[in-house]
Formats: sequence, structure tokens, C-alpha cells
Amino acid sequence: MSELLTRDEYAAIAKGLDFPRSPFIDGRFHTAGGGEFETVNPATGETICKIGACSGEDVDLAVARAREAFEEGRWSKLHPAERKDVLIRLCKLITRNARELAVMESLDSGKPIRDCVTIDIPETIHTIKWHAEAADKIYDQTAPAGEDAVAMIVREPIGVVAAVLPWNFPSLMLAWKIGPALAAGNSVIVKPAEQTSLTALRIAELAMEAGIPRGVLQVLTGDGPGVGEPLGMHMDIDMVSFTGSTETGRRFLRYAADSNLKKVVLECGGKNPAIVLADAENLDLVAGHVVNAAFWNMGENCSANSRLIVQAGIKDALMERIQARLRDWKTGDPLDPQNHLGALIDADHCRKVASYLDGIEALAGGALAGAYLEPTLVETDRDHRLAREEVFGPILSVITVASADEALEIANDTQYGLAASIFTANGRKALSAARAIRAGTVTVNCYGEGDITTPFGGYKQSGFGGRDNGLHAHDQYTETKTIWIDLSDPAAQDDVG
Ligand SMILES: NC(=O)C1=CN([C@@H]2O[C@H](COP(=O)(O)OP(=O)(O)OC[C@H]3O[C@@H](n4cnc5c(N)ncnc54)[C@H](OP(=O)(O)O)[C@@H]3O)[C@@H](O)[C@H]2O)C=CC1
Ligand SMILES: CCCCCC/C=C/C(=O)O
Repeated sequence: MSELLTRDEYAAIAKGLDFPRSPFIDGRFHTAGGGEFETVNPATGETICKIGACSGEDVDLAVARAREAFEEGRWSKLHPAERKDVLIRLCKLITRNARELAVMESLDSGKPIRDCVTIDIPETIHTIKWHAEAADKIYDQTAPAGEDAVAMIVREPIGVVAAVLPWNFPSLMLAWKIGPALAAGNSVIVKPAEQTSLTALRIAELAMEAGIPRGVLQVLTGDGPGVGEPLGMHMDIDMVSFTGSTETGRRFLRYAADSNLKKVVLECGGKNPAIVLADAENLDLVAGHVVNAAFWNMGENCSANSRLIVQAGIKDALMERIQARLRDWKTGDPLDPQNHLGALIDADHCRKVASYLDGIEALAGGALAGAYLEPTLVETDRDHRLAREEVFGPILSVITVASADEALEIANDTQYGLAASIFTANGRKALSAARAIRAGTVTVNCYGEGDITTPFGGYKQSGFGGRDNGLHAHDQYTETKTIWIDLSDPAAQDDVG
């Protein structure tokens, strides 16, 4: 926390920011053809600035420039070590501008500055750097083809990749996509969520300064129907990597089917359980994980544990500790580093989240003001919509169970399968539960998404087609080619055919 400044110091940085206002196409800010939209600070409701919205022609232009860059090999044919050097230069530039980027992110999204400074921007840098470093350390393979042939299995960049992003981790999700996609040699077109375009635009500008050739990293601003759909339907885009709602993810599968069968990778929603069994140790620590898992980033997190499934024997002791923890989790001005929760993405979304509480008495929290909603605890049965739907806000649904088997059955009774946590002192129970839970990430006696080295993505309707993070992400941005070379003596061969 020592790196944090005061609220007034952050406000002074905010005053001095120069906001990017246009899409970034072919290495420069470009006058958009689709009018303008306002980007609003959810914490105050004030307009930060107007940003140009891309037209269909702008999308076509960006795709043409991306294709040209790819075919000319400006980036795709560089030695991997050269791509590494440029991406590391980009990381240095992001680091140099980290404070401004953190404040920009907080203003644009309502995220607490403490998280932007200590998590979002450092993790953005770490992610790009990790993939950059991997670029010249990944080997291709040869197959066991015998003495008379060499069979090489080589990776090649896919081509033009569109990265369609959500608003909940604007720069980090950008890094999760562009890190591996650029390291692998692709041209990337980013479509940030309309609410949160600012840091993506600034990072694209820094990428140009770092030496990423024009056309290789572009950012198209605008909304889903105006920009996301034309990207999804485009005949010259080779892949879409998407993070967002399951409903919109489904659309990208349809776009691909109705256009060129582009590769689609989806990272979608979750309704993730935290299971606390009666033998869990150190309930203070468990309560800390449960609170963090549910309320970090205002619960606007696909991997939030929004269901607490707790065994009856320890429920009261745990709830007492959770309530005590919550008293320290202050909600308010995102630029004040004392606050753990800032504003939700906008007042409409906040009202929608709060409407889940209609007719329910909360055990704690529940106060609503503008785009702010206090962290809220509610007791529900397993079939309540709060316990089944992805709320994407700071509401934790508490479900009491009699046994570990019942807990696991409820945990899996969902259309989603992104993440889960289990707390127990019994190693055998922990491991068998981790295997039984149908989710992409299961944490034992802790909460988290893993780290850059571990793949992240979902089972069932939480994901499709691949994983973010780790070398698994690198794989998803490459095609696999077989090159078979015959080594046998032509003179000794029978005729063919
Ligand atoms: N898994 C996750 O991390 C996330 C899940 N969600 C869930 O989704 C809910 C709705 O949030 P929302 O922002 O609308 O999420 P969406 O899934 O709609 O948005 C994600 C991205 O897809 C774009 N998009 C939206 N509609 C279309 C479309 N028809 N064609 C192509 N692209 C499109 C969005 O653009 P634009 O927003 O500019 O219109 C945005 O860039 C949330 O309440 C939450 O439950 C939301 C964000 C992240
Ligand atoms: C520091 C790791 C943050 C991971 C956030 C993962 C969330 C993804 C999403 O909501 O899409």
C-alpha cells in the first residue's frame, strides 16, 4: 500500500490527464465515421470526454490494414526475439505511465484506485511481459515419423485477430488477449467495451511508440452492434477472442457460422461457488477469502464467488466473521485509496443489480446510491434467482447445506463452470471435490484465478474454444501446421498411384 498516493493527489493527476478521443487505426488516431459517444465517469455521472464511434468503413479499413501488415510480415515474420524486445519496450512505457493509466482506468470504470494501482496496471504489464519473454522460448515439435521422413509440427500465427473486451478489467483483459496474440505474431484489432475505451487507446498509442508497426495493433471504438458485430461477421478476420456475457458470446458463434467460420474463443460468465465445509481451519482467514472473492471489483468479475455454500455446523461462526470483515470494506469515491469498492459500471447496471434484492431482507449492506451499492449479504435457497443468475455486482448469496455431498451437488447445479473454491482441512476431501467440480479453476483453501502461468477459462456455458493465460493462451493464437518431408531414396521407391 505504500505506493498509494492520497485522494487529493489522484484528483490532481485526474485533472491533468489528456484523454484519447478517437479510434487508433494504422498507427494513428483516426477521425471516426460513425459520430461520437460520451464516456462517463460512473462515480460522478459526469462526461469525461466524447470519443469517435467507428463506422462500418472504419472497421473495413482497420481489417485491411491489419491484413496488409500481416501479409507483408512487418510483425508476423519478425524473429520472435525482435517481437519480444518491442513488447518489453511497451511494458516499460506502460510502467512509465502507470500512474496516469491507473487514474484513467479508475475514472472510466469506477474501479477503486487502490486496485488499479496495485492490481490492474501491474498485472497488465506482467501479462504482456510474460508472453513477450515466452515468444523466443517456445519450441515446435517433430513427430515420430521413422527413418524415412521428418514430420515437423510448427506453429504459425493465425492472422488477423479481433479481441472483443468487457468493461470490468479494461486494461487487464486487453493484456490477456494482446499479450499472447502479439507475441505469436498476429495483427490484433481490439474492440473495448463502449464504457471503457480510454486505457486501450492510450496503450495502443504507447505500442506505436514502442515500435509495434502500424496496422499490427489497432483499437476500434464504438458499441457492440456498430463495431463488435461487423468484426464478428467480417470475412477477413481469422479469429475472435471474446470476454463478456454468455449471451453475447453466443452471438459470436453465430457470426462465425454466418461468415467465414473464423475461430472463436469465448470467456463468459460464471456463478461460482465458495464451499466451506465444517472442518475448515482458520475461519478468520476463510472469511477474508470469501469477502474478497465476492466483493473484489464490486463483484463485477466473471470469477467472483457469488454463492457461499456453507455447512450448517460452522455457518454462524463464519457469518459473524464475514460481517466483521465487511465493516472494513468501505464503499465510496474510487479515487480515495481507503475505499475497497468504488462505483459499478453505471447507474443502470447498479439498479439492475439492486433489483435482485427486491422483497429480500439483506443480512448486511444493500444501500444503493447512484452507481454505488454496498456489499450485500443475503440468505437464499439454491433455486432463488440470486443463487442461479450471474448478477455481476456486490451481492453474495448464502446457501446452507447439511453435508459435503450436498454442497458439491449444488455447486455443480448451474449452467456455468468457470471457477470454484473449497475450504476444508481434509486433503482427500479437497482433492476429490476439486475433481468433482466442473469448473476451469478450482482453488483449495484460497481464492483466486491462478496466475499468468495457469490457463483460465470455463466449462459448460462459461467458455468455449480455448483458455486465457499460460502457454495455453499462446497455443490458441496459433495455427498448427504439419510439414512432412520424405527422406527416402527416390530410386528405391515404387511408382506412386
Ligand atoms: N465474463 C465477463 O467477464 C463479463 C460478463 N458480463 C456480463 O454481461 C452482462 C452485460 O454486460 P455487457 O457489457 O452488456 O456485456 P457484453 O457481453 O454485452 O459485452 C462484452 C463486449 O461485447 C460487445 N457486444 C455487445 N453486444 C454485441 C453484439 N451484439 N455484437 C458484438 N459485440 C457485442 C460489447 O460492446 P459494448 O459494450 O460496447 O456494446 C463489449 O465489447 C453483465 O451484467 C455481466 O453479467 C459483462 C462483462 C464481462
Ligand atoms: C489479477 C487477476 C484478475 C483476474 C480477473 C479475471 C476476470 C475475468 C473476467 O471477469 O472476465
